[in-house]
Amino acid sequence: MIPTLEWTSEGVRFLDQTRLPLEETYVLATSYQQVADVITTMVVRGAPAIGVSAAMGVALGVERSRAATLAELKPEFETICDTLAATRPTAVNLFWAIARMRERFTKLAAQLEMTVKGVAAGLIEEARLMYDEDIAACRTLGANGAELMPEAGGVLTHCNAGALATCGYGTALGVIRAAVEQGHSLHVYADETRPFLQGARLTAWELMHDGIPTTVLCDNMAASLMRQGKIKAVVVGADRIAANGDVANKIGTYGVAVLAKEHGIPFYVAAPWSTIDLATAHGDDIPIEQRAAIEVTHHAGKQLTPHNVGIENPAFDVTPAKYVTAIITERGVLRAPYPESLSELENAAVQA
Ligand SMILES: CSC[C@@H](O)[C@@H](O)C(=O)COP(=O)(O)O
Repeated sequence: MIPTLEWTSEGVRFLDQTRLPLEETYVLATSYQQVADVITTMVVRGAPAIGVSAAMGVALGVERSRAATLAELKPEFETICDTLAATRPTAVNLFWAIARMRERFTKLAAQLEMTVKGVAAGLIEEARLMYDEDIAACRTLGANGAELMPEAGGVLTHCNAGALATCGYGTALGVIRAAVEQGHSLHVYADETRPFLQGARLTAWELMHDGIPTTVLCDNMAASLMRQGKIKAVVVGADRIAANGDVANKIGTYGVAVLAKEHGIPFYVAAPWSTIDLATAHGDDIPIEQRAAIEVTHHAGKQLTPHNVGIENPAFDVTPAKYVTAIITERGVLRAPYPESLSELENAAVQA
């Protein structure tokens, strides 16, 4: 399995995604501030992986705390959560994970004779559980989505929604993996995904690791390939899905969705339930991260653009629900109208 992130007795270990595909190196974070830094600098990235990393960061912060009493620990716990919540704004999994750690903290702290050590042990257990649940969710949603994949032919994906973006197996790439395991003969077309190149560097690396046939294309080539009939389906991940079914994902996803509709190609979004944000009514309300201009102006340390030219670098865009053929989750496959479909599965889970 691809070791995206891991809780160890020394700290949280991350496969450094900024150095892939040419170097497989690891970063060991031994403080919550280091975990926050690893998320901000995209050593680890991808919505589900960010969420579990933050949960592990919270657990690490409490484990390493010097607080002698719960009263001393409480304000420190707030600082830890706030620091990790300030890393990246778009992926809702980050806030979902921190909220879950807060809930566990409150329950632990309310127990009679609870100690700081006891709280730390409980939070470590919670973060590790979230890690296991993430892999299980990816496997289940992968199986749910496999039957939507063509028996054979090209499938386009954008960014990296694979094992590297989760604790393992992946969401969009989980669907592709499951379909291949079931005997579908797929060829993956990976958009390079400017400016951070998650497709060219990460999706290509992890699919080749698994022996799945893969071709990288520049982002501006997708339309032409669709017109030639090479793409039978599109499957992407998501950073946040609003209650109306609008999907925030890596910048460029919206363009791919519009192209898919024009060419009559199904456009699927694969995401765990932790990516669904029922508290956000509409995609326009999703905060979009603006990243540093240097990601666009430079490549591998070399300047590409003239000095002082204006630069746009939104890291995500919103694809309106009308372009989404289906949303594949571990709870089932959702179809329009999404508000009804989402609340049906939400209510079913509450009753279960
Ligand atoms: C399963 S990951 C889904 C998304 O998080 C992914 O497609 C994406 O947009 C990642 O963005 P990134 O900026 O690399 O964190």
